[in-house]
Amino acid sequence: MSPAPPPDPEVVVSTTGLTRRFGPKTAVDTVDLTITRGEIFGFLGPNGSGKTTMMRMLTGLLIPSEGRARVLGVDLPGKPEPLKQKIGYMTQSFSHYRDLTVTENLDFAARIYGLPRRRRKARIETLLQRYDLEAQAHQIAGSMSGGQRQKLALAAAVLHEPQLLFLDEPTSAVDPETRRQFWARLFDLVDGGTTIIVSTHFMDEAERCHRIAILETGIKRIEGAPPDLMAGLKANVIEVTGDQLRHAKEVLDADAAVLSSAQIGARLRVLVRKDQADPETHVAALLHDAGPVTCHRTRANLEDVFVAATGGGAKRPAEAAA
Ligand SMILES: Nc1ncnc2c1ncn2[C@@H]1O[C@H](COP(=O)(O)OP(=O)(O)OP(=O)(O)O)[C@@H](O)[C@H]1O
Repeated sequence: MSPAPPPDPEVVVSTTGLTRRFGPKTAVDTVDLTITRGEIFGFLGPNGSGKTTMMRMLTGLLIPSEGRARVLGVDLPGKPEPLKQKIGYMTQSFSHYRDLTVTENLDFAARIYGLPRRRRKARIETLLQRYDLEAQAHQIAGSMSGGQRQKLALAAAVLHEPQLLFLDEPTSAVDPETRRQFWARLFDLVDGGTTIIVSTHFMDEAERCHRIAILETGIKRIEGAPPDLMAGLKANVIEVTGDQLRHAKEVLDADAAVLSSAQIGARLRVLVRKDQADPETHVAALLHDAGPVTCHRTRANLEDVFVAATGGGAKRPAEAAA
């Protein structure tokens, strides 16, 4: 028998049939994944789709019900202790002490990671500077803005310079500008060699990831680089404007060639089967009695991929996804 091939050092995370049940509920369902060094990998999915459960299994905090994972060379289920020094985890909840100052919080986290005194001091100074927290160094964490607390949480998660960073819905509580700045910091970390796994339900956040997996009810519906997923959508996207969009939606949803329709502001975004010749004319013909309408074809976005891959408004989930 030939020996097993050596593990690929570029593979940071691999999972096979990873599953977690809570009683009768399957939170993560037979997920296979490979994540390589230097990637920002996103789990995109609605509430309850299994993103947090997936992350908790990959950090070694939660034991899988079935299947296995290998994270930075550590086999799970198994002894996850060696992972502690190699990973950082920024959870959804505010994970530091509100009545300690910023510096005290960082010092506390650094002690938990066992950083020696000198390195502790140096890292805290570096991170206060890097994350623009110098002015807040002696401020009580509970009195800071959401954006500042988010920076503190990120600083605490990277104190020990982890190779792999988990971020669970990191920007849910901040404004778009703060989110943009946060992502610039993530790309700095990636440039420094960190691999990042992030969960989100924001499309714009998912689009910044190198690759994503869309989860629904714990099942991985689709996986790939956002531009490839958009280019590979097996549907044409038609935007419809008009006065009677609710009626138009009812008519369109009843048609076999229409995979889904969703009202976005004053427009309907309609996914039409790719094998339907001339989809604009087809949609316009369906809407002949829905008042004056305009129909034009537009490029697919990640939300279209999401809708096609999940039950998010689609009549036949996954049929149109790449
Ligand atoms: N400890 C638990 N006990 C029982 N059920 C759980 C537990 N943790 C998660 N679940 C269930 O598993 C499913 C997946 O939850 P999970 O938190 O992983 O989803 P999520 O995608 O992270 O959702 P959210 O965006 O709301 O955080 C949900 O139905 C949830 O209720």
